[in-house]
Amino acid sequence: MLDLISHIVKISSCRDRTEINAAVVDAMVNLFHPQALTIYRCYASKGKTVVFACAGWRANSRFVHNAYLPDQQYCQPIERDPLLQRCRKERSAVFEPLADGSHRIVFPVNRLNEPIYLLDLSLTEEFAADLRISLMGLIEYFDNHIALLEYGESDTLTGLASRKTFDKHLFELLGKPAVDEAPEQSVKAHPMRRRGTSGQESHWLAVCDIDHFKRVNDNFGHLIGDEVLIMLAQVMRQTFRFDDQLFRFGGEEFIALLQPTDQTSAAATLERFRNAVEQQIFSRIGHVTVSIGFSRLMPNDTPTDVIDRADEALYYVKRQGRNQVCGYESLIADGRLVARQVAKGEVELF
Ligand SMILES: Nc1nc2c(ncn2[C@@H]2O[C@H](COP(=O)(O)OP(=O)(O)OP(=O)(O)O)[C@@H](O)[C@H]2O)c(=O)[nH]1
Repeated sequence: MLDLISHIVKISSCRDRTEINAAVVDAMVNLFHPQALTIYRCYASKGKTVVFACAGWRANSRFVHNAYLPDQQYCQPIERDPLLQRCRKERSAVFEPLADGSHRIVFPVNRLNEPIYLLDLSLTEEFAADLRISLMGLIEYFDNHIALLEYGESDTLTGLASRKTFDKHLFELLGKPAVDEAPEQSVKAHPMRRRGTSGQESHWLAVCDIDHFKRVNDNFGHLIGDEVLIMLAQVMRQTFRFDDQLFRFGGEEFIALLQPTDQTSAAATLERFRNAVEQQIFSRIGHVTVSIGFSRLMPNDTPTDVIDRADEALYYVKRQGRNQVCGYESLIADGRLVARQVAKGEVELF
C-alpha cells in the first residue's frame, strides 16, 4: 500500500505526458512485475485508429518516447494487433492467454466512448485480488490525471490544443529533447512508412484565419460565431493527419504544425483543408472561407520567427482577396514578397 501511494505521489507531481508515462511505467514495473508493458496513445481520425507505443518496459529495460510527437516508427494501425483492436471495440479490459502459460491483458482509458490510451501488460501469473484492485486503481488515477492535463492543455471552445501549449510543442520539435532512452527496445514490428522521403523535408507551420469573421459575429451573433469556430476545428481534425499538431491560437486564428514533408506536399495538404472549409456548409450562415499562410520551420527559429513569416504570407493572401494558400518561401522566391531582415543577436533567446 505504501509503495502504491509513493508511486501515486510521484505521478501526481508530473505536468507533462511524457513524464507521466515514465512514472506510470515505473509504478507498474515495481508493483506488478510484468514481463512486458506498453502504454499506447491512440489517435482516431478518418475512421482509422493508429496506436503510438509511447512508453513501456521490455527485456528488462524501460523505453520512453516524447508523448507529444508521435514518431512514425513507433506507430502502427491498431488492426495489426488483434488484442488491441478488440480492446478498442469492446472499450473494456481484454485478456489473452499466451503459449508459455503467461497472459496478456489490455486496459483502455476512454474519453467520450473512444480509447485515448491502451495499457498493455504481459503477466506471468494471475494476480491476487488486492493486486488487481491496486492495478485498477492506478489505471483510474492515470485516467484522471490525463483528464486534468487535457483540460489545461486544450482550448475550451474547440478542444484543440491551446496557445499555451504551442511554444512547448514547437520547442520540442526544434530541440527534440533526449527523452528516448532505449529506442531499440520499442515496438518496431510494423512501423508505418513515412511517405516520400526526398531529403527536402521539414516541418511546416501554417496560420489559418477565417475570412471576414467579424461579419459573421456582426450579422449572426457571437453564439453562431462560436459554432463556426467549433465546426472549423472539426474540419481541421478530419483533414489533417493524426500526427500533425493543431492549435487554436486565439480568436479566429488556427495553427497547423505539419510533420516533415516537402513544400509541394505541404501546400497540397493546406489546399485540401482550404477546399474542405469552402465546401463545408455551416449551419445558419452557409459558407465561410479561410486564408492560409505557411512557412518552413528552420533549425534556429524561435516560435515568433516562424509565425512572423507565416503571418506575412497570410497578410499577402488577405491583400490578394482571401481564400487562398500561400507559402512564404515561394512568395520570396518569385518576388511577390521581399525577404525580411531578421535582426538577431548572437545569442538565441531559448
Ligand atoms: N464568436 C467569436 N468571435 C470571436 C472570438 N474571438 C475573436 N472573435 C472575433 O473575430 C473577429 C475578427 O475580426 P477581424 O480581425 O477584423 O478579421 P475578419 O473580420 O476575420 O477579417 P479578415 O481577417 O480581414 O478577413 C472579431 O469580430 C472578434 O470579435 C470567439 O471566441 N468567438
